[in-house]
Amino acid sequence: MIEALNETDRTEALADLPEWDHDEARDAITRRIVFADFIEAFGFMTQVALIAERMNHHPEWSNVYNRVDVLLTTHDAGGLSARDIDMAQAIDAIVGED
Ligand SMILES: C[C@H](O)[C@H](O)[C@H]1CNC2=NC(N)=NC(=O)C2=N1
Repeated sequence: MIEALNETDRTEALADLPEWDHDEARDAITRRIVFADFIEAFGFMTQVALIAERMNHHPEWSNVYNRVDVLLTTHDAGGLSARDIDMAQAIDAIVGED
């Protein structure tokens, strides 16, 4: 069973993820990513989907045209876990590649 991060570890992890906001109500992190167009946005989602399947860890997200809103939390842990931090770093790496 995966555990939620304690406050010290969460604070440390969030400091390394400046593009992400902490949603305290859900103990989740969120990021809005705006792409040039729908194809870029959907291409990003396709890459993340493959990683999510590999990690068995799935984002909550929505897409409107060129915008993707991502929320990461670990349902099994009831809050943020190391898996969310790994996923956020993977997402940042994909976005940073363009
Ligand atoms: C049964 C399966 O392993 C679990 O439901 C996985 C799938 N993907 C998941 N994704 C997320 N974000 N949180 C989870 O707790 C989670 N659990």
